[in-house]
Amino acid sequence: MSLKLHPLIDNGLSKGDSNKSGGKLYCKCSGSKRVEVTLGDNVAFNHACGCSKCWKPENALFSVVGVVATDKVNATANKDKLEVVDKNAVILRNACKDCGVHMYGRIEQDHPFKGLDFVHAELSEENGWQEPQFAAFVSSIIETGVDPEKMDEVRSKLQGAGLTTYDCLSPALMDMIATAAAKKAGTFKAKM
Ligand SMILES: N[C@@H](CCC(=O)N[C@@H](CSCO)C(=O)NCC(=O)O)C(=O)O
Ligand SMILES: [Zn+2]
Ligand SMILES: [Zn+2]
Repeated sequence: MSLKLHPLIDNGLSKGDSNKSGGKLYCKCSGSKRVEVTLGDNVAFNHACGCSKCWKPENALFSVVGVVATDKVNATANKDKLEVVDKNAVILRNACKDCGVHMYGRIEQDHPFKGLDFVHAELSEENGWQEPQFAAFVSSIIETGVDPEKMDEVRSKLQGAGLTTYDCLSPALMDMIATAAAKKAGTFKAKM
């Protein structure tokens, strides 16, 4: 049986539309019971994530998740159905109580990514969202049960789809985290 990473990856990436400026996300409940979240922008840093915390569609080993500025993310219908899945996590993932889909993940504590919400553009009925740019937390899929011996196959499949693989976040995002830490420590650009 071939490995199912995520439908957007297994079926080949389709390029997003750089002019796309947002749209609506829906949970998996039916009709008028759907939680609706309106995004006022396209996602950025969209990526496959193998961590155990991000929402994944059925049978997928990876989540696909990107960020949108918090002030451009609004729950516009059935907001009362949202609850935070893990109040101790850095990213407070607001999920639909009924279907379990994560509608947005928000950071309330002091953190380099505060102000960015984590969202799954595949919950939209529209196209044009930024395609995944890289694969993060790849080794983490072992934590949710993948045989470590499958990792070569997983990484080559991701790379074959055009995604560079990382076992943490991408260099750009890791640099943002380290920059914030250096600024806090007073060591920012202290050497050159
Ligand atoms: N091995 C752990 C990793 C979990 C983790 O650190 N996930 C990242 C990426 S989520 C989207 O990119 C993270 O920043 N998490 C913060 C949080 O989830 O609050 C595992 O698999 O659980
Ligand atoms: Zn739902
Ligand atoms: Zn994740």
